Amino acid sequence: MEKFQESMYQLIVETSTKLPKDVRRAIARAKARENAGTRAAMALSTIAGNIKMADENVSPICQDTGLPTFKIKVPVGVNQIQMKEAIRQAVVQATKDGKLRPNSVDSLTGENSGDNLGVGVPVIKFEQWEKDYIDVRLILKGGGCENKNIQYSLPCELEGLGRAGRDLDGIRKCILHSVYQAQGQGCSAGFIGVGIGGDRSSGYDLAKEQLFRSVDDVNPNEELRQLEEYIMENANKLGIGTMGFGGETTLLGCKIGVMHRIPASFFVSVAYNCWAFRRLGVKIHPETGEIQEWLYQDGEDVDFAEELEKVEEKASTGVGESREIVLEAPITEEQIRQLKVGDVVRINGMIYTGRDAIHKYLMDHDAPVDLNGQIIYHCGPVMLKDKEGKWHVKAAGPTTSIREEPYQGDIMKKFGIRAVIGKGGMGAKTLSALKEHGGVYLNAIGGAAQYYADCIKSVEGVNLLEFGIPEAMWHLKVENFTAVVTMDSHGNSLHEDVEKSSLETLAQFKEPVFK
Ligand SMILES: O=C(O)C[C@H](O)C(=O)O
Ligand code: SF4
Repeated sequence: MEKFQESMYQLIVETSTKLPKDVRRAIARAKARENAGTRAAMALSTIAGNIKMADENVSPICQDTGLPTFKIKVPVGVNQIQMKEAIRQAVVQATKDGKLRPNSVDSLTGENSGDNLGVGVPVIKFEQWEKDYIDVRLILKGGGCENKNIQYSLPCELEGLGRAGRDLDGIRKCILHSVYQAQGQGCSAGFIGVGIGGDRSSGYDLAKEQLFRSVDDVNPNEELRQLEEYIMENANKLGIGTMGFGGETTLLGCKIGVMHRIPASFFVSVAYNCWAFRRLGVKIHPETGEIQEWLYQDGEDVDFAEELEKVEEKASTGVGESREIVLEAPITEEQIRQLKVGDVVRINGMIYTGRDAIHKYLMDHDAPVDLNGQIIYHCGPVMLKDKEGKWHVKAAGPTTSIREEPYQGDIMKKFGIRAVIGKGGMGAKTLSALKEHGGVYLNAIGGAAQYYADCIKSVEGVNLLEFGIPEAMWHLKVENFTAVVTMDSHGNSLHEDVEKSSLETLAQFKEPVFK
């Protein structure tokens, strides 16, 4: 097994930087369905270009490389203790090389271990089997989509859909609701794995297991095949679209599994995965540890080279008739008041990252820099320091903004911040603060971490690095950083509108379908 560690390193790098073929095809199909010039088409172009950039740079598709989870099947007699140690070493190396973001945080102290190791992390699960080779699968599922997982306990009442009973039709309602409740926040369009039955933990395990199925496979259980087909067709009518911008594709894949339950419990568990669906697998030789075969390699590949060209031209990423406005901080209130939902902004100059730890900190501390008129970017990047001590950005897409909802409005007012960039939108409290204070919310394309890293021309400084790399305040100088105004200073929110209209559509699926 002397090659096993190297094989695991390759598996990690490939999973983080190269989307599997079945996922690429699903994204290409979604792109083909959108009308040119819409916000959804623009977002999908950026996503496609980003996928190609990650291939070329051998860098993370998305900066959030998740909680690395390995599922391994071994012939009897293979030493699992040695394999575990080799995987841990491969994870440490991939982190050092900027292929994984240091993502392992002490839940009590908040301290980032810096190397992706921690109590129970990475997750490694073994199973024995009768075959003569080792099968290793890896999924890198980020936090934004993980937060959108949901578990239903039947019977229940669902917003828009009414009562969901303990039958196939109740299950149907739960799954439709799970897509609705995610809105754009898990970087839609997404893939869902559904587990029917079990208890709370085995139900979620079953749901996550479904994410290892190929996007194109057909469920051998006829009832579940019909349900998967129904969900794919109808969830895509919800109009949530890519990034929650509205549009034709909300769901890229739906895989459903079933297990027995106990009489009193009836769970439907849904694991939501973003478009940056990073899961791969390899067959490993049980003696040498060498890779014998890569999995998920069937069918046609989609290269997205043309998309990269378009994205690099930048000019063509505009949205139909929408206005394009160049912003450079410091920004005045008057400039902000001119911006309207739908405008495309291109940012030049300085932006400052700030996410969960920074927002909490700023509530009762002074800011480390003058934030008056400045732009805050909800982002936890992947950064590497060179030998001269200079920092380089390896991946830097937006993080889910709604987590900052309790703080955002107060912080903007306290420091005079004029714009925040993030993804997935924010709520009523922030919307009213934007109106009162004169601020905007700019939606960047979630997961497009290579695309945005390319817009960052230099790292000018960093504060509060003790919070860990993803949570520090990075001072970034950007050029042509593109985002869409989705909440303005006049009380308009695209997110509110899409949520409302998708709820109305959801209610149209109230009547029983599977009797
Ligand atoms: O932690 C991050 O960088 C992003 C996260 O995956 C998110 O979707 O919010
Ligand atoms: S930022 Fe979006 S694409 Fe990246 S892990 Fe989070 S949900 Fe997925």
